[in-house]
This record gives sequence, C-alpha cells and structure tokens, in this order.
Amino acid sequence: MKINFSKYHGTGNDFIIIDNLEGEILLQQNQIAFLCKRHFGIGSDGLMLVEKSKKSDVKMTYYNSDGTPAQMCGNGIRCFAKHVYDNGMISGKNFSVETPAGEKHIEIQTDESEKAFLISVNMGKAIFEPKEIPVVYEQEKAMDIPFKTPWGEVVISAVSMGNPHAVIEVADVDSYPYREIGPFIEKLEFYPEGTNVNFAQIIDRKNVKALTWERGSGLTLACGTGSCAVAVVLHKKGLVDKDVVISIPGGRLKVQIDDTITMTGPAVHVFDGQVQIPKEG
Ligand SMILES: N[C@@H](CCC[C@H](N)C(=O)O)C(=O)O
Repeated sequence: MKINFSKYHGTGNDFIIIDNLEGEILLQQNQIAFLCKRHFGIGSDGLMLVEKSKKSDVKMTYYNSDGTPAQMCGNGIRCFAKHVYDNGMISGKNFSVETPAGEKHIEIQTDESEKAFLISVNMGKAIFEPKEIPVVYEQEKAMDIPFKTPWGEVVISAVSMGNPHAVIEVADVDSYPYREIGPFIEKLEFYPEGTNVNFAQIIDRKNVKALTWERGSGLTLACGTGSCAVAVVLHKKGLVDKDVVISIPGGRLKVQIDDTITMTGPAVHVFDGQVQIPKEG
C-alpha cells in the first residue's frame, strides 16, 4: 500500500502527518516504527493521523517513533494545526483539536503576508495528582522525590501535561549525563506508563534552558509538553515567573502560566511525499 504524507517540524521536533479523514488507514506499531526510522524510513520523532472528530473541529492521533501511542504532543499539535489550516481542513484561525488528553484550542497568529507564522495552543491545566500522572506515590504531590541511579542521586518532580513528565533541575544541561539518566528514569517502576524526562537549567526568572529524553522516541531537539512541564514545575516552586521562555536545542518556546497553560511556537512544513508501507507483523 502507498500512502501520501507530509513532513513537518516544530523547533526541531519532527513529524510525519498522514490524512485519515476517511478512516481508511490503519497502521500497526511496526509500520509506524518503520516510517519514523531514520536512515531506513522517512525519519521522524513521531507520526500523527488527521482524523474526523465528533466533538471538536478535528482529531489528532499521535504515535511516538517506536510506534507506541501517546496522549499529547505539544510540538506535534502546532504542526498538526498548521497542516489542517494550510490545507483548508478547518475554517478560521481559531479551532479545536480532539486528543486523548482532552480538547485543545488553537490560535494561528500570522501577519498579513502569512510569513510570520506562530501557533498558540491552550494546553489546559497541569496535573499534579499522582494517580492521574500516573506515578506510584501515596502523598498529595510527587515533587522533589530523590532517586538513586548508577550516576548519582536524581531529584524528580512529577507532573502530567496530558502525558507523564519528570522534571529534573540541573546546574548545567550540557555536561549532565542525560543520555544515561533519561532512559533510566523513563522506565522507572515509579512511572507505570513510562515518562518523558526533562532536564532544566534555570538561567533567570524568565529563561530556562532544557532538554528532553522522550518516552518512546529518545532524545529530541524539543518537547512542547516537556517545556510546559518544566515551566509549571519551576513556577510552582517559586523559581520562575508566569511567562517563561524555554530554550531547547531546536529553538525557543514561550510558555504562559495562568489558570491554564499556553504554549506558543513555530511550525514548519518541510516536504510532502508518498511512501510504500511495509507489511504488518
Ligand atoms: N514531542 C512531544 C511529546 C510526544 C509524546 C511523548 N513522547 C510521550 O510519549 O508522552 C511534545 O512536543 O510534547
């Protein structure tokens, strides 16, 4: 079977987007993993299907590069929003997207030439209840929990942005052993569904440098939900303001904390193509 796809990135977090408004495309885990595989497939951090929604304007179904589903993707939803907007699948610059993490609201911000193109997503509320993240923890909030690792003690704050996150404050992201500690924390039994792992270095009250080891995708150049998780955890601890710029290897994301959290950043269309899908199994 051959299918059409589009390739996007949001601050270097890259995605394959496939239109499935007719519901004819059913991809197995190994097929998604093949498409996302660098050097062998198209290559991406994740894959999204555009689907019909009964309650919102459109529905986003998201998969990590290993083919596992995830509830939400912050960079992904901006790319998804640009795709459905540019291809006339929705009308207007404000619309809603159904995700497994609830309905998200999009605002496309353009100048008249449509050259300056930013997308804001209302990401909803951050979730701190241990059972809802989920983490195995009996107290009210799983903040500042120490864990022993082969590379020394690591202190984690757990939060959900619709998907699970660990936030670890570090003195210097670049020299931190994130390649070892990321996959170790991702698979801790403390997170029964696994977790995304964010390393955060506070620059000042409005700027944080961060890096994310993503559940199901590994090290990426950016993570939108991870950037929100970093901002909200550091704000809760009184360390940063309500408006924070998160600098990640692929660019910068603006996070505004209010009753709900708004994330703003770019989305870039890279190319379109057609690909032969390998057999299931
Ligand atoms: N890249 C994403 C998050 C994608 C999902 C994540 N790996 C998970 O399994 O929860 C983002 O920009 O938020």
